[in-house]
Amino acid sequence: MDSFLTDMLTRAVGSDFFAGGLALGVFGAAIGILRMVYGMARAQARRRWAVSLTVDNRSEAYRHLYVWLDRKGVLRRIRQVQATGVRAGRAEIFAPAEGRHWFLQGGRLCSFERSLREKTRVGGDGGPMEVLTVTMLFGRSEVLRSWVDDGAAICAAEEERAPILHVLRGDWWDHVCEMPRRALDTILAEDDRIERLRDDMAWFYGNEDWYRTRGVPWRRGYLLYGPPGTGKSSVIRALASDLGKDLASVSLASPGLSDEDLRSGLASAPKGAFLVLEDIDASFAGRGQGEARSGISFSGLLNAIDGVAAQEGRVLVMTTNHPERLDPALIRPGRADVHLELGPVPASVAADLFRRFFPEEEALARRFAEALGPRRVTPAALQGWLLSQAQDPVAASSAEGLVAGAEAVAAE
Ligand SMILES: Nc1ncnc2c1ncn2[C@@H]1O[C@H](COP(=O)(O)OP(=O)(O)OP(=O)(O)O)[C@@H](O)[C@H]1O
Repeated sequence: MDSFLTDMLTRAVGSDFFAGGLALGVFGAAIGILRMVYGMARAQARRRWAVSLTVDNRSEAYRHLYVWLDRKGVLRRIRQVQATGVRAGRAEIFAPAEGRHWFLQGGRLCSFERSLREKTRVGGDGGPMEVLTVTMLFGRSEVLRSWVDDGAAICAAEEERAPILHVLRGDWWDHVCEMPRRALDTILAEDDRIERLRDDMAWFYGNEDWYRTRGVPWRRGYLLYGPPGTGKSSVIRALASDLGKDLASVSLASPGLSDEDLRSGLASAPKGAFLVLEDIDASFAGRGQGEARSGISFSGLLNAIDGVAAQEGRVLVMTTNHPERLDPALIRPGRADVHLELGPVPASVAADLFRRFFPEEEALARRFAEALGPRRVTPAALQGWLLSQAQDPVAASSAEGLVAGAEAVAAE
């Protein structure tokens, strides 16, 4: 019997089939061990060299961390996103996709990981629990905690404050009033241009270091243009409300305003406020004419704007109904880095405002859109029409007065 077994074993070891199986087994075991060692080394490295902070959407810290990531522009740079909703029937709302996303902050490699726990339902709407973990390599945990604190400070500042309007009177700033807050999603536009503008500003405010390390002055200029009643002033107020900023407004047509007043006024504008120059074409429709129409000179205006560089973190917003009349020097990058057009809106967008006026009347909203057909309307004319018919949704849906008005324009 013994010799039989010995004989079998000797034959088996000698066979190619057995030897191949054995080699495969050894190889598999080696891979298994390597994977285990790698996992342990990774866990050890993470414990040793990485700090992390985990929050979930049952706590306020979650929102604060999200706001911080948003203001630092981290969310904007993410390429993997998932749609989480639809806003006013058109622009979708996106959130970072589940999983890990990498970013650099303060020269350190960081990541945040978003995961959904479908089985754990939280909040009034019973949505899934969301867990957010931020990790920093070679960092300190206090830094991560300070992100939450900074996010909390941003939320507190933005939620409580209504924008204060300051107006330049000669050479001093008059604190005129608190302006009612206006939500960004009350601004009608045919795409997500308003959200993009807001993201651009939020990124600017949150990235002083980015400018400093590149030796670029930390300031940004915006030109909003479009026909009257398309929301230029409204956008400014909504952005100020959203970002917790005040408004410092200058009327270039003010009688008696001198170049020197303007220069010192802009340089001493309330810190952190948007510097607003409205209807800039009314005073300056080109170098030559500008000198004649206003108390200030065109070169005085350019000097005053450039002098604003002294005030770091300055946002300048200019508006005009006639961009084509402006001297290119006034709106070149550095003075107006972002040009944004606001215009009459198509029927589909107009119907969104109809829905806000008459939330229960979906069929009438569709009828209203049909009545407008291919026409575009300025939001101001649209708002005026709906206000005039606020008690009568059926009459409002005919759009008769609106279509007859001079403000409705045919589609191109
Ligand atoms: N895009 C818009 N979305 C929502 N409401 C708007 C929009 N545009 C204008 N409105 C409404 O129309 C009115 C006038 O708007 P606003 O003053 O912002 O327009 P404007 O473009 O600055 O006009 P102007 O060039 O005449 O100063 C406001 O009551 C505002 O609520």
